[in-house]
Amino acid sequence: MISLRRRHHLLLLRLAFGCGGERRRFAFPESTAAAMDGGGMGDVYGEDRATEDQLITPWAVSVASGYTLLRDPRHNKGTAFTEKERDVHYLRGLLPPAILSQELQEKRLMHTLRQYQVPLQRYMALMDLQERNEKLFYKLLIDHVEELLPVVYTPTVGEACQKYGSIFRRPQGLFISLNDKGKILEILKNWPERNIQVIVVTDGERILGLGDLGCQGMGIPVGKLSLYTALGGVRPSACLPITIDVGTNNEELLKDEFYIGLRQKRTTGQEYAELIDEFMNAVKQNYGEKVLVQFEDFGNHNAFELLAKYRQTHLAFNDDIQGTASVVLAGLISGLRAVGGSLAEQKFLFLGAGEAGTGIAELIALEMSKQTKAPVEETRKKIWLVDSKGLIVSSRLESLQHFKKPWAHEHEPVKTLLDAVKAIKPTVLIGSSGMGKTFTQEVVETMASLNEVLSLSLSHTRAHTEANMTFFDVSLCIQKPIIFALSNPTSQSECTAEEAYTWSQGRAIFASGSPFDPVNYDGKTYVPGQANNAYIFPGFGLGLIMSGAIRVDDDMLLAASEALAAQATPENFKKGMIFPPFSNIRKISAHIAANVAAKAYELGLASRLPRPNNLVKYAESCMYSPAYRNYR
Ligand SMILES: O=C([O-])CC(=O)C(=O)O
Ligand SMILES: [Mg+2]
Repeated sequence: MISLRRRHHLLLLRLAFGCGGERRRFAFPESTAAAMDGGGMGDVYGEDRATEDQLITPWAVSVASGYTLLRDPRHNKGTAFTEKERDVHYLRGLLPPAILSQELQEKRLMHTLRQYQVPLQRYMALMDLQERNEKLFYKLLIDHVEELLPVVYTPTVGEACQKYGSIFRRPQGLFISLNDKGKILEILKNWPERNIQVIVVTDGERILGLGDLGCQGMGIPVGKLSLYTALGGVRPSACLPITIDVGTNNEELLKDEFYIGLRQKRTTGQEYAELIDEFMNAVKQNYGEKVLVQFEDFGNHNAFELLAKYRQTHLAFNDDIQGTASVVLAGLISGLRAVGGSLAEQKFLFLGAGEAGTGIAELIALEMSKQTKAPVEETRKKIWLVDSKGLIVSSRLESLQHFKKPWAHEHEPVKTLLDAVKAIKPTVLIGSSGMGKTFTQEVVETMASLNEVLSLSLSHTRAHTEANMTFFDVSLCIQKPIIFALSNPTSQSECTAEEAYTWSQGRAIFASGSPFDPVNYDGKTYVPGQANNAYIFPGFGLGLIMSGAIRVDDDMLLAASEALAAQATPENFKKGMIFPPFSNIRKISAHIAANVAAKAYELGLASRLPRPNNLVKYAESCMYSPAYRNYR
């Protein structure tokens, strides 16, 4: 990590923690350190895991001093260095005299951020902070998650990717391009950190609902990984963002003089497959079996193929297929808890049959099958999908891409979404097509009028007979249309929260992929949920890491959905919220992580033994704290 030329600048700094106790110095060679079970998530020196009220002693770490220390984002505290630290570490004169607490620095930065009217300016200011003072960046993000999520994540990160070429300052993450064929392992070795636990990788072909942004998709892995740390507590040094540049078919970018990627059309077929294969092998060779590889924003075709292939050999997870599915299922479970009825009693219609659409559909079918014991081939029949050519029906089977085929049910052809809504009469409408404004007033009004009856249903599946009399389960529910507009960023949302509530006269249970402000309708305030995979992947990844999982199983996705749904309270429901607020996300993530880890142990896929007794507590104890350390 530190070049030989700079060695003479280095001092061994001891980081001491506020609780006193014995302090000794330990310096383990890297190999010994990696082999030790340091608890938590391999944070052997307690470097990132420590909190002020935890006695982490003794330990030591090599850090540059003086001017170089101020430019090391992992250790820099800026004006928060104490008098003593300034003396001991050659910082005198390099800082203005005032000494600020981390809280005061945080207050000042939030004040500055709020002065910027343009979201992209806030994004750039936050990225600068991340490059300057990592702990302060994460403190801001953790303490102001609801305010800052839309800046470092959807929608602003989408705009940042579109303009990445012009706002580019310092590279973040690793760029691997077609030109690097045969050298990917070497490139991984250029990254300064060895102990990587999560990689988020994109090839930039389908960035949110914005399409092919080529190499500029890097904003997405960077943003997702900052959420891994802030929301899931995975330490920043264990996170690695990667963009694989195989060209772009975005003509505008190819013509843009500031474009930062390869200036060529996307490669496909064997050349593409070989590059990805070299990458996946190099990852395993360099970081071992337990590194999590999260695929993000690949084009549909590649996304399904890569997941099917690499989930067999790697700890691989596709956030758009699996993470989105898990969060939506959680929203449905808690939404149905709020309005009554079971999953199997619903009829689903999707606009969009890509990664998110078919991924969600499959997970719902799986959960219905578990609940009712009906085979998944049967439960799939309750789910209908519309793509750009209309309703997916059996007469289209021949020409359908393989991931759409399970959804081709018997029905006459239907061309438009509105006609599909009228024909299928769904209780749940889910948009995942990446196309904005497609849930028109007529579509939402039709959903509302189809779902206004008081429904009474007798369940034969749960009937039982006693004393010659048959008892049926009776469920009574006031139907409310469930409408999820999942496409990101906000510009691609199928409808706005205001439209959903207004056009359904306040009856819709609504959630969206990108955030919307609360809506006032007819004297009542409705708080829309954000059905975004950000609820799931940080806790899901933490659960995999802390159990040392070696593969991802679909049952872990169900476990994550159940944990998230269980965190929504009746108070949330009263406001129309089917998800718990993001302000509780660390607690939510700990519960998700615990459920996922429990499933990994149950399935025999966990390698970190023995299993901790209290997995929620263990997850919490593994989480990164952004509090400053004291240097002695
Ligand atoms: O990034 C997000 O906000 C959700 C997501 O994965 C996508 O839209 O591709
Ligand atoms: Mg995505």
